[in-house]
Amino acid sequence: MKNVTILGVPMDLGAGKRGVDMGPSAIRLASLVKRLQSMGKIVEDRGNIHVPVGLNRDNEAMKYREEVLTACRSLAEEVYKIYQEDSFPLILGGDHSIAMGSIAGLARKEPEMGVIWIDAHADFNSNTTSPSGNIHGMPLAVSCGIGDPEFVDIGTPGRKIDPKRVVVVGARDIDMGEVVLLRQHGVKVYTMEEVDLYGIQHIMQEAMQYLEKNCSCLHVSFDMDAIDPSEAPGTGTPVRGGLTYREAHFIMKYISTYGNFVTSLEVVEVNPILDIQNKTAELAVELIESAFGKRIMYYSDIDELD
Ligand SMILES: NC(=[NH2+])NCCC[C@H](N)C(=O)O
Ligand SMILES: [Mn+2]
Ligand SMILES: [Mn+2]
Repeated sequence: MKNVTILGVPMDLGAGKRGVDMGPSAIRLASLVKRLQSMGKIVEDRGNIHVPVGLNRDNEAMKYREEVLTACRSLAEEVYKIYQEDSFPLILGGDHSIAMGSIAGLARKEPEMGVIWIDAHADFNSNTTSPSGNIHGMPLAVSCGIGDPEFVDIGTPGRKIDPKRVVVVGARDIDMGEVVLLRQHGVKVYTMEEVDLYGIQHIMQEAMQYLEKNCSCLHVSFDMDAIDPSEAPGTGTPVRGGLTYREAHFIMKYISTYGNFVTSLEVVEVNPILDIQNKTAELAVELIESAFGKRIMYYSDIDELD
């Protein structure tokens, strides 16, 4: 698809550390629009979703519950609109709780869609298993229908994705309660141990084959903390032993070979306060380029557009 619509979600209320609300600005500053245009894409930047100021942290099991709920509801609405216009939604976070909104918007049109969740974490806590009460540890579970019913019902009533249509890649920090839930619901998880054992190419082949067989289309949810903190220092919950720079690019390039099967992308957890000279935001833009099929031996000025 040639048309891309960008939507920023300046929210940090789902995270334990402040500052990831500035992620969309940092990613834009790294010339996102210009770089996608020079790949031959028709890009519209629709600005940011309104996110309420966090005033209510009383709910210890789900911090800033009302604010996050409100923001995700408006995100679901906006993403659905972009999808209706037949454009490719590119969503910029923000903490990962925004995925509940994106997925709710997408699933309204594509109930049989799949999700590839590239992350150091599984974000599969419910409000009762979460050790932190930070909602960014819950969005994948919520999207699979697990947790606070008001969150499960964002956009449309009920669960948005079948957990059997979900693949997690890059995980290395999963809470005990999450392990129980992930197993119960049959989510496919490729941890970093599997990346060590089989290599990223094998894992991506297997993952994408599985998703293509079982899903109508694919949403890519990329948490920047999937990458090793030495390459992506600007994230709030860094975990050592992550994807290398090349592995992260490989994942995105491999996904891009699936063409129109891939219908949306979000990149989350870029925290400029913790970053070093916008390095993580710049990497985010590079990875977005790879996801849209950027090739080393290709320039839109000299080559035909496909
Ligand atoms: N999107 C993220 N960075 N999530 C981190 C979650 C960390 C931990 N599992 C929790 O529930 O709090
Ligand atoms: Mn995450
Ligand atoms: Mn994470």
